[in-house]
Amino acid sequence: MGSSDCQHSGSESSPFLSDKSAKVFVAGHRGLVGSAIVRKLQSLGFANLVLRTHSELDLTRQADVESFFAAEKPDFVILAAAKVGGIHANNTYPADFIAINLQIQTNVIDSAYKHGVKKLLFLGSSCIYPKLAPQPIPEDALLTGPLEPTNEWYAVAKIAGIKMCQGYRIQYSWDAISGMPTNLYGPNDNFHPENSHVLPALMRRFHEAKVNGDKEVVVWGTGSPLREFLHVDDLADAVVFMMEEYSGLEHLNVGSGKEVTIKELAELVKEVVGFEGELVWDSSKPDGTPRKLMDSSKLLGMGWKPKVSLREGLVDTYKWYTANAITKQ
Ligand SMILES: NC(=O)C1=CN([C@@H]2O[C@H](COP(=O)(O)OP(=O)(O)OC[C@H]3O[C@@H](n4cnc5c(N)ncnc54)[C@H](OP(=O)(O)O)[C@@H]3O)[C@@H](O)[C@H]2O)C=CC1
Ligand SMILES: C[C@H]1O[C@H](OP(=O)(O)OP(=O)(O)OC[C@H]2O[C@@H](n3cnc4c(=O)[nH]c(N)nc43)[C@H](O)[C@@H]2O)[C@@H](O)[C@@H](O)C1=O
Repeated sequence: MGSSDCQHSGSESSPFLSDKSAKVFVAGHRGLVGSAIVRKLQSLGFANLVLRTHSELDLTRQADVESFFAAEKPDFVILAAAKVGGIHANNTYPADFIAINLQIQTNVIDSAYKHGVKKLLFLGSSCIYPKLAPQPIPEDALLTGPLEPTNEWYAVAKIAGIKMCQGYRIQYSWDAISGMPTNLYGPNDNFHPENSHVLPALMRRFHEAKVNGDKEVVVWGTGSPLREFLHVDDLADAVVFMMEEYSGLEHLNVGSGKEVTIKELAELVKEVVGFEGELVWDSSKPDGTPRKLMDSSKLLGMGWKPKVSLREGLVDTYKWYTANAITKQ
């Protein structure tokens, strides 16, 4: 189907919260972010969620994605499916991070437009910004300098996703928006020992050390990088807020506004888990970007605000981890 044959009204914006029977496709619904969005939508009374596991629908397969949209015709799409990982995974599998993410987002965004979806929200990441961006990082720092080398392939794919949403809005007046979350954590995170992000990696390592009676736990890098963490339930809240309130060309930052050093984070996770041994720093591992605190004042100015403190969020996540001791690859 050519873009001119699309089944789209061309209207600028459609209310989201007023029709709880609308069909909402949450792509990636079993992941950290997708599962939190599903919990949030269900709590609001959305009764017609369209969900597919990776094995039911591989979003890298263009023909399958087209057939899915043609058959299901969702009203709204929230794109939380992606190839995701921490600093080691990004650094080790650059081909996967650029190719899979470009394929998923290109297929989903283009098919959603062609099959009459009223509004789509694309999720990027704070790694889209230059390694040495001004802090806190405003949205207009995008494409003003070189990227952090450990995740530039992922970042380039995410920047392409923002630009694709902007291109479809400009050319077709289609309501595609982008949110850029900071580092996230919470239930259903990936706790893989090497491929995960720092917070779940440390939670698992401290937990296993406590259970095994180990005296030391290794933490990567120097401990000096600063990171901003947001509980995934706050992000899910922001996603629903943006679906309802925002229809603009520019992507929006979504952060907690609070940053900690990796050393402070490690001490806090250690305390929440109850590990009593020592930390050992492995400086052969990369630190990544020195600091990435986002300026989320645009979203805050519209009325959204985060609710979960890092300590509360860690306690909640550790409860979930111990009750659901699972590991994702
Ligand atoms: N986690 C974080 O700290 C941050 C995440 N984000 C963004 O949020 C979004 C979601 O991330 P997050 O929830 O953490 O990631 P997860 O890895 O937890 O979840 C990703 C989901 O996407 C699915 N998926 C991956 N590949 C495919 C595919 N080819 N076809 C169908 N489904 C697929 C996965 O299924 P399966 O596991 O079966 O492959 C999984 O359910 C991403 O866009 C990410 O960039 C942004 C900033 C920070
Ligand atoms: C969300 C974001 O996530 C990634 O960027 P990152 O913020 O650098 O992610 P990270 O959580 O993996 O590391 C944060 C810091 O923590 C240190 N660190 C210590 N000990 C462990 C550890 O055990 N595991 C990990 N992963 N890091 C550790 C680590 O050395 C680094 O200094 C991007 O690739 C990109 O995908 C992206 O967008």
